Amino acid sequence: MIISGALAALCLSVAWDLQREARARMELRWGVVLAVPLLAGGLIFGLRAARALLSPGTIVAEVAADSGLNVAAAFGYLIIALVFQLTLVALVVTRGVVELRRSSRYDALTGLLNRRAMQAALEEQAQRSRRLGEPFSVLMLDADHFKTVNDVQGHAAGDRALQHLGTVLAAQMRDIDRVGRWGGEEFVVLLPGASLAQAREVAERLRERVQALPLRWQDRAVALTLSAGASQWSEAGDELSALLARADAALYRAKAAGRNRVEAEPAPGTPRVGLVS
Ligand SMILES: Nc1nc2c(ncn2[C@@H]2O[C@H](COP(=O)(O)OP(=O)(O)OP(=O)(O)O)[C@@H](O)[C@H]2O)c(=O)[nH]1
Repeated sequence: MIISGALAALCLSVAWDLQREARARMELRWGVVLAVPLLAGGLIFGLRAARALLSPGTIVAEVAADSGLNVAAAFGYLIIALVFQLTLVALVVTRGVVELRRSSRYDALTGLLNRRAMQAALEEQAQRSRRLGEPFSVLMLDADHFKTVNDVQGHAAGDRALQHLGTVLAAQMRDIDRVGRWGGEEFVVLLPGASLAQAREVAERLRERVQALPLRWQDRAVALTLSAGASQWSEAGDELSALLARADAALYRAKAAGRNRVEAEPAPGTPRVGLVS
């Protein structure tokens, strides 16, 4: 009776935990179905324990009559139920790992690459460019007067505006381009193969799209604009930090010149001709 009771309690508590886990982590509303074998096992052992308590003589007689079969059937059933449940545990763990990988790479609010993933993409591109001489450019983009959006429309509208900006930017990218949220209301774009003039054109297109597509928020149109700075990787021993600093300096100039505009910062020793608007 004690063994059956303990097994019943074990089966039922594990079944309860697993179905709760399956529903919460895997969003399976029918998660309870996956726990059925253990639930059934718990009930069977529970009934055996109850019968042993109420009528010990019957159980003793049953076990004595057919003990080998009894024990084999119980163990067989237990093993099938355990295999089933271990499969479920593996599914739950796999799901957790996938979620973890995703959240370590993507920004939770916008769904764009996060800063760490963007930094890795930039480093990878820099290595390729050092090896193969492949040109590339970066853009630093920053929403204008974003504090006012938060202050006037509320923080929820600000969040929604960042998602909106992320969607607009991502929609303009080629397959090989990468766009990430650098932090706050700032975004970075990696443009493999692009010259500074081409990067400037892309930034101008992004700026126009953002201006043309205001955020719809509670039946109102909230105007959004962004400023952009562009810089190009220089073959003459450039560093990623220097490349980003140039894009940042160009962005700073765009802000200082009135916002909603694009500026480009050539590498040292490169002419500015045709780049400054
Ligand atoms: N809603 C929301 N606001 C954010 C988030 N991250 C940063 N911000 C806000 O973005 C605003 C940035 O303000 P500032 O740095 O003063 O820049 P700005 O108002 O855009 O002005 P300029 O950049 O000079 O045009 C701050 O109010 C931050 O709180 C976020 O995830 N959600």
